[in-house]
Amino acid sequence: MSSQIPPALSASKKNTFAYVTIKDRLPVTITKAIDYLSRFRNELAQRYSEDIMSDLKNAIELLSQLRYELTTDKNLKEITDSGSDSTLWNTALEELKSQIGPDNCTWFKSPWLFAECYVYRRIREAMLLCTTSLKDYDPYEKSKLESHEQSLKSVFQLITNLCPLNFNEEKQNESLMRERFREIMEALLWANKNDLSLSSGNDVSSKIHNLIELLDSFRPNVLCDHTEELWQFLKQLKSKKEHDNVCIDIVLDNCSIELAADLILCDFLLRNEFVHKIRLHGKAFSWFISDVTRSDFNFLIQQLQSSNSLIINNFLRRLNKYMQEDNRLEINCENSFWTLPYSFDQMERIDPDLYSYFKSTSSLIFFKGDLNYRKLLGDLDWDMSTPLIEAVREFKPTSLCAIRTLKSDLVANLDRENPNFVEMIKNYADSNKWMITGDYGLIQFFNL
Ligand SMILES: O=P(O)(O)OC[C@H]1O[C@](O)(CO)[C@@H](O)[C@@H]1O
Ligand SMILES: [Mn+2]
Repeated sequence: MSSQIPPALSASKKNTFAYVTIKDRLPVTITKAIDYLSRFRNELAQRYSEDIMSDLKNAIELLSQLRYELTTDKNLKEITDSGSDSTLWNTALEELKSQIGPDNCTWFKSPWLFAECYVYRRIREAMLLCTTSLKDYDPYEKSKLESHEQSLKSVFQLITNLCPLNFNEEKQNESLMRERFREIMEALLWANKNDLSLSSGNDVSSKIHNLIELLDSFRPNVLCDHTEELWQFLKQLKSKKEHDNVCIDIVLDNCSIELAADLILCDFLLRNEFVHKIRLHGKAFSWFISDVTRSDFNFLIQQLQSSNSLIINNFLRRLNKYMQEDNRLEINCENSFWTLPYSFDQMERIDPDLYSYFKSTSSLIFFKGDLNYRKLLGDLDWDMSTPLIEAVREFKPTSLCAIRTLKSDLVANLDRENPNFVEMIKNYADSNKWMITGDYGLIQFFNL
């Protein structure tokens, strides 16, 4: 392994996406929250009670103050609420101060990963400091609901296309099953284009409308594709004698269509007995606007219940059976590690139980989306040909698969000779725009 660890990305360098994010994108994200809280205050007062009005006023003030601190590059401040993770956050902040010096712990000088995660924790703080039931309110609820509703058609379409009514044919024909797996992986990848944080809460589901029809045209945009290696690995898991112990994990990213694609993968792997059990990991609170929380999970299930299509009803019945009767599928949204600013090489130090749980019980972890990818790579400025296994450094609890569309300018394991890569560079000349548009993607896997 090379001993050269690259520097962390940070907004201190102009002309970087980190800079654009802190300077332009995050203030808009905060403004959206302010806007939603003030626009829907009457509706909220009806839902909760009139008492929330002073809470709303405070929350809006705190968010305006947050925006001011960010735009004027103030120091990152301690978290002051009594949330169960506030001590963890404040310890992380103390550590950062001792690493880079207290004067450098500002919005623009801190590592980008830290500053961007911190903004979502401060938005959470503005709500947690409320004295009424508004405490648990997600200020992006409205934008999420809109996006859920707008992508409902695509969700139904996805399930209908990827879960046929009769599985016998697929069961008896390995090449058919493999084709289905490939298609599910592609859908999983491109569903990650749909993320509300990139658009600061404006819905972008139209971008991936008719996802299934887009798969062919997106194929040249896969810059690294380990689907075949992953397939071989899953076949090995399937043939294990002690199959009842084979458990895998999915660290989820976004709700709605991306979550629907995740559940399609779960159904495929469980019904075809590739693995015995799958554990899903969601977020404890509203995170990067569109990440899956327990209420998003429940909302999707409710939406599926509204369908009268036989395929969707059967899909839902299978999911319910895995979750409620067979104990083969579960979702955990309580672990605070996923909403801390740490990259995954720090997991063993910060949350040794979580690390050893993966190490001793998981055969494979899927990491979904751009932020998880950044956390895998430590948000460091790697040369793009660095092997993934090297870029994850100490984080090697078990085999890993990262699936992500590129929305930030860091990437590992790219082969500059890959024809898709060559073509992409030709299209973009030498601009690095391709790294942040979500138009390119990767499916990377390594087997430990
Ligand atoms: O939902 P994802 O795929 O993790 O992307 C989340 C966001 O994280 C980023 O990497 C950084 O903001 C973005 O580019 C994107 O908005
Ligand atoms: Mn996300």
